[in-house]
Amino acid sequence: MAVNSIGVIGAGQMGNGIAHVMALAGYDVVLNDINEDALKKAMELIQGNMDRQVSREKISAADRDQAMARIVATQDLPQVAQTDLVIEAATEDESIKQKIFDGLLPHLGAETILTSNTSSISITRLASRTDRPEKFMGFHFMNPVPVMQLVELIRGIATDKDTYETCLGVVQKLGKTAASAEDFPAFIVNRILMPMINEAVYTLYEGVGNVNSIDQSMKLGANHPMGPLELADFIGLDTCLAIMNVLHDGLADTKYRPCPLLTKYVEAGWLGRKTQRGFYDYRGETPVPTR
Ligand SMILES: CC(=O)CC(=O)SCCNC(=O)CCNC(=O)[C@H](O)C(C)(C)COP(=O)(O)OP(=O)(O)OC[C@H]1O[C@@H](n2cnc3c(N)ncnc32)[C@H](O)[C@@H]1OP(=O)(O)O
Ligand SMILES: NC(=O)C1=CN([C@@H]2O[C@H](COP(=O)(O)OP(=O)(O)OC[C@H]3O[C@@H](n4cnc5c(N)ncnc54)[C@H](OP(=O)(O)O)[C@@H]3O)[C@@H](O)[C@H]2O)C=CC1
Repeated sequence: MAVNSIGVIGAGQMGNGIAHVMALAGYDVVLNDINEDALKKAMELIQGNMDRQVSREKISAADRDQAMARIVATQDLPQVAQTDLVIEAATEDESIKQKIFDGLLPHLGAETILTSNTSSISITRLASRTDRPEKFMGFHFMNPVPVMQLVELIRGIATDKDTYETCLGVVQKLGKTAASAEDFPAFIVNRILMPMINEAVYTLYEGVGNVNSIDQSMKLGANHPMGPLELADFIGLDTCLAIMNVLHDGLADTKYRPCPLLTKYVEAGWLGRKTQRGFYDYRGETPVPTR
């Protein structure tokens, strides 16, 4: 199926990155959020990230201007439904995603492919509650989207070949690499990455190390570009906790139990960079560890 336009629901850190790369690749983009401020902030971030790409000579000023002109930001969900491929990238909460699909379905074009950028939630279950399980799949970008090469493609039990191949074609047009994952909790990347982050939080909780020593150990000792606690703040601690809960519930194995300290940070509203406080406090000039 030919894809010319992309709908993105949720204008948080993933939604703005997805809109950015799609518009640069030549797709018309409709970016939606319930929150007007989130939409405004997303457009400013996309502009700023593209400006940086221009100043580093990765793209031309004309590429940037044409791409920006391809993005429409709207709070109107039915407008998204008119696109060829919808990528839902709202908060990692199944009931929120469910409500979005319920609101979208009555307006959705007959041929539109519906996907979710979920980090962990069952694609088969999300698909089963729509009118098009065969045209539904997981389209999982990595953060930051403009930088990371991988996209995980996850087929639900009913996803058809044409849907998979259409999504694969979009990944290729973006110049990114697709990895196919089976539909089991948290797929491939987060099945491996999130228990490591959760173990880093346990290491902190048990006093084996502090925030600095844990992050430094993994950066200098294992050559990770970011320490696990810095990465957790970057991803969002609410998202990390939600993924651990999906692993714990879905695989029914106590080895995936979320660390109580991770839960405590989320309960405090210290969600990482997006709220300016998590394992580090970002309110000053440089990040300061909170433990
Ligand atoms: C939770 C899930 O469901 C799945 C996930 O996404 S898990 C998270 C996966 N992501 C990671 O693991 C990220 C790990 N961290 C990294 O790879 C690196 O620290 C990083 C790429 C984020 C930053 O790299 P760095 O070398 O420290 O910083 P920096 O030199 O400033 O940036 C490198 C490039 O990325 C760009 N960049 C960095 N952050 C960016 C952002 N948020 N948006 C757009 N571009 C960004 C910079 O502009 C720079 O571009 P150039 O090469 O053109 O100069
Ligand atoms: N963070 C990461 O590193 C990665 C995240 N993901 C996945 O991407 C998705 C989005 O994550 P992320 O961007 O980090 O989350 P954010 O919290 O940054 O953004 C989520 C956005 O969705 C908005 N939203 C909430 N409800 C609705 C709704 N009903 N309609 C439209 N928008 C809504 C939120 O608005 P408000 O703020 O008002 O609630 C917010 O702007 C999640 O499924 C996550 O698991 C995938 C890969 C990596």
